[in-house]
Amino acid sequence: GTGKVTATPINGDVEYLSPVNIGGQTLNLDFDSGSSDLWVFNSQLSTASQTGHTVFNVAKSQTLQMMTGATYSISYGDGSGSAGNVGTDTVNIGGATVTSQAIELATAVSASFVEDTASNGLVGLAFSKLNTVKPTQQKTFFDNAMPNLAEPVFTADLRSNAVGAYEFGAIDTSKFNGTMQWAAVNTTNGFWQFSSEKFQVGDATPMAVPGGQAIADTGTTLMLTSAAVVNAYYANVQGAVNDQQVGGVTFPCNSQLPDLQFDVGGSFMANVKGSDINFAPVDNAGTTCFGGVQAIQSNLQIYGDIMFKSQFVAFNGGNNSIGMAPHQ
Ligand SMILES: CC(C)C[C@H](NC(=O)C[C@H](O)[C@H](CC1CCCCC1)NC(=O)CC[C@H](O)[C@H](Cc1ccccc1)NC(=O)OC(C)(C)C)C(=O)O
Repeated sequence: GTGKVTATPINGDVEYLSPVNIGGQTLNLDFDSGSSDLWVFNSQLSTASQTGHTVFNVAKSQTLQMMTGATYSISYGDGSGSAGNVGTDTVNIGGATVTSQAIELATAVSASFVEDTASNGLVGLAFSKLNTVKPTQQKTFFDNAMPNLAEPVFTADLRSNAVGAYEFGAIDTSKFNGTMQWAAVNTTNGFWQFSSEKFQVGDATPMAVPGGQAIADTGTTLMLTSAAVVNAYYANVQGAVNDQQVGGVTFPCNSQLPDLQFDVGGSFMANVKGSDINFAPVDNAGTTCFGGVQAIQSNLQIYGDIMFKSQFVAFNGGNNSIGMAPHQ
C-alpha cells in the first residue's frame, strides 16, 4: 500500500506538522528523519503540560495495549526532550497502516514542547537503532510499514510557506523536475547520513567541508554546516553580519542571496535556492533577516528544512539510499 499526508509549515516554516491517526484519534505530529521515537502528548500528562494541546486519550482507544515495564526518555539537539511509558496501537498515516506500532506516551515534556502548542509529538523516521525505548528497543513506523509498502520508500515534499506532503510507499515523479539522483546512505550513526565534501556558490571555487558528512533531517529547521562555509557564503552578501545577540548571521531582508550548491555522496551537486536561505525577519520592521544557513561545531552537518524547501527528497529503506531532485 501507500500513504500520503499533508506537511503544513508552522510559525514561519520553523516546523512542519502532519495528521496521524492513532487508535482512531488524529493528532498533528512532527515527522523527524533525525530521530527514531514516535511519542505523543496524551491524557497521562499533567493538566499544565496538556494546556493548548490535542492529546491522545489513552482511555478512549479500543486498541491500545500498554507494554509492561517499557519506558522511554529522549533529548534532542536543541535541548528539548520528553519521557514516559509505552504501548502499542494501530497507526494510520494517510492510508499506510501499522497495526502494532510502539506509541511512546509522554508523562513529562520539556517547556519548549508545552509552548509549541501546534505540535502534539513526533514521528521518528531515522533508523530504529536510535530508538530510546527500554528494555526492548522498538521499531519506527517506517520500519514496521515497509514490508507492506508498494516500494520501501518515503518522500518529503516540504515547501516554503505552503502545504507540502509526506508520502510512504511511492515516489510521485510529478512533484519534481528532471531525474532524481541517488547517493548511498551510511547507517552507522542511525541517521540518513551521506558524504557531502564540498559546497559551491555560483561558479566560485568549491569549498571543502571538514568531516565531509551530512544528515538529511526534516526535524531541523535550518541548514547547519561549518563556520568556514557559512562565512564564505555570506561574504557574498552585502551587510551580512554574525550577530551574537540574535545567535547567527543576519543580513538586510532585501538582499539578493546567491544559490548554494552542496555535494551529495560525491556523485552530484544539489542546489539550495538563495531565496530559501532568507529564513525570517528578526525585527518588526522586517529590515534585518536571519539566515537559513548557520554554523555548527560538528563534523556532521545537518541539512534541515531549508534544504528540503529546495529539494524533493526520497528516503529508500530498501537499499539505504537517498534521492534528491529540485521541486517541480
Ligand atoms: C535522540 C537522538 C537519538 C536523536 C537526536 N536528534 C536530534 O536532536 C535532531 C532532531 O531532528 C531534532 C527534532 C526536533 C526536536 C525539538 C522539537 C522539534 C523536532 N531537531 C533538533 O533538535 C533541532 C531543533 C530544531 O532546529 C528546532 C525545532 C523547533 C521547532 C519548533 C519549536 C521549537 C523547536 N528549530 C529551531 O530551533 O528553529 C530556530 C533556529 C529557527 C529557532 C540527536 O541527534 O540527539
